[in-house]
Amino acid sequence: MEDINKKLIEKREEALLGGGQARIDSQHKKGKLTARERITLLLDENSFQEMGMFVEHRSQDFGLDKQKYPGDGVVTGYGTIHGRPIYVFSQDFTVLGGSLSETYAEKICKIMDLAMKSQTPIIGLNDSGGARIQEGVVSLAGYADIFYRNTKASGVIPQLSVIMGPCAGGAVYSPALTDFVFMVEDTSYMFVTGPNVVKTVTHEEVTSEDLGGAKAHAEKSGVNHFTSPNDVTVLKEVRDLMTYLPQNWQSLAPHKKNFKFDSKKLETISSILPENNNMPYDIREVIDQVIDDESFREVHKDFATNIVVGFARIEGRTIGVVANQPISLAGVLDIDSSRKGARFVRFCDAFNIPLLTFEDVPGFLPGTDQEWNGIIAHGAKLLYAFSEATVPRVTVITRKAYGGAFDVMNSKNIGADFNFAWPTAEIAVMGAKGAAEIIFRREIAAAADPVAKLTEKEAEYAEMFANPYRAAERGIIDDVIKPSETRSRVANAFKILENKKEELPMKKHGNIPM
Ligand SMILES: CCC(=O)SCCNC(=O)CCNC(=O)[C@H](O)C(C)(C)COP(=O)(O)OP(=O)(O)OC[C@H]1O[C@@H](n2cnc3c(N)ncnc32)[C@H](O)[C@@H]1OP(=O)(O)O
Repeated sequence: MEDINKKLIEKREEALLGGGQARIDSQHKKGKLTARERITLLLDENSFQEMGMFVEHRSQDFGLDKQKYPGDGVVTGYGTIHGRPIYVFSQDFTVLGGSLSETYAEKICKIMDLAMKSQTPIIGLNDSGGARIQEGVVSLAGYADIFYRNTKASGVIPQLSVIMGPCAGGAVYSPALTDFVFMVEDTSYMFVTGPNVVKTVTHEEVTSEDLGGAKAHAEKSGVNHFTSPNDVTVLKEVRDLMTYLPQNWQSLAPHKKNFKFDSKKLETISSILPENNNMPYDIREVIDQVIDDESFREVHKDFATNIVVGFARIEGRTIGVVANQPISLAGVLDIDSSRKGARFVRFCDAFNIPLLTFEDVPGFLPGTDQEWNGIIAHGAKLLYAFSEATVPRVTVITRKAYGGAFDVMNSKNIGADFNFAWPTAEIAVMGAKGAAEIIFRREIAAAADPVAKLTEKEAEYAEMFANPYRAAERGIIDDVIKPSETRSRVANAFKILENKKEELPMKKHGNIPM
């Protein structure tokens, strides 16, 4: 028995070394942790249960028969985060550059299948040179097996991807199919084709970092939802985000009973809006004054900054916040902000997270760039996402709610449950000046002093519509509330909506504008 146990211990020790000490040292030199070190930080202490530690690849080609490593470049298993079960895979760059073989894909698929059967979230830690080149098409088929499962799992269990090294070629599509992508500054990158191919095809010279680093994907493409400075921080942030999410589509996010709210905030909330309604303010200040203290976790912080989305808590319960941001492009809706908002709304609705919308929107961004790149279809995405959402939905209009953008931003007529407006709200087809220029065009042109006439007509229109009462008279909003009443009204609304049940019409699936 002793010998048998000794053999097991030796085999385990060999597996724990991955691609060997030299490659582990090289990984550390790059500022990166190993696959197993990452799992240790991600999960609760001693909770990891590994599966497939002795799996080896079956390939004989290009000398691979002489390069076998137990585990074959990916560590898979399950454990807990804050006591809640989670499946995890962690790609091991020390083994053949973390490249994906047939058996490696089988290991990932095995835990994806278990995660689905047990309705438990899955987190992938990515650090890989992509398809194992020596294995050819079986590796590509392995990727397809994973993508297929990612798609099937979408909306059933939360799927998170953490990019902690290279992620290139077709490999990018697994993270892209998951709900949230985290990236580490300087050490991670994602691209469909690398700088060399880019140079050959388009003659552009670009570094890996500029092409597909954390910053590029956080600011330009929107592929990256969260950026962290290093491996340790990113894993802490993943653990934190998990506290806002449910285990699956049929459960609720954990209730944090010991929440805090500093009631002094109720006194300062009214002073956030500037006196001049054309001046900007930071909507995040409003959000912070309504939600539980320090509970806001902004998603996509550096992408499409004219809309703010993120998770928060009200009285300890997770909510999703969607808010126009007046300090960026005056909070206008454009292609990227519509895409960003729509994707977030879809996530929240899929996972039973109530939605709170703060609205201050002057309309859609005009211009050929927007029209030719499809603002119509992209704006429709946000409209569709809100319209189809059956979770509790509350809107607070703080200031402007103009035109089609008013409809899109979780209006009552597209199914919001409670819509409140601050007394500063202006709910109208457009701003007073633009409106006066159109409807009083002839009168203004015929006036002795057209400028004075425009000012007069602008004031007339503003008096009639630059307030929330017209909408309140028609029931298009449910109440006009003081800013200091916002938290209690919103909290009460979510409480009364706790058992909300709304069924969508029977269908195979809708056809969301893509
Ligand atoms: C689904 C379709 C796809 O995935 S298509 C994409 C296929 N993959 C690629 O084209 C990337 C190929 N790899 C690379 O360009 C580099 O290895 C990258 C990822 C940039 C990392 O560079 P660097 O940090 O310098 O490491 P390295 O090149 O020394 O690699 C470490 C060891 O790993 C190996 N490796 C790497 N990638 C693969 C791969 N795809 N298939 C098989 N082996 C791979 C390298 O050969 C190297 O091995 P060794 O340490 O020299 O024995």
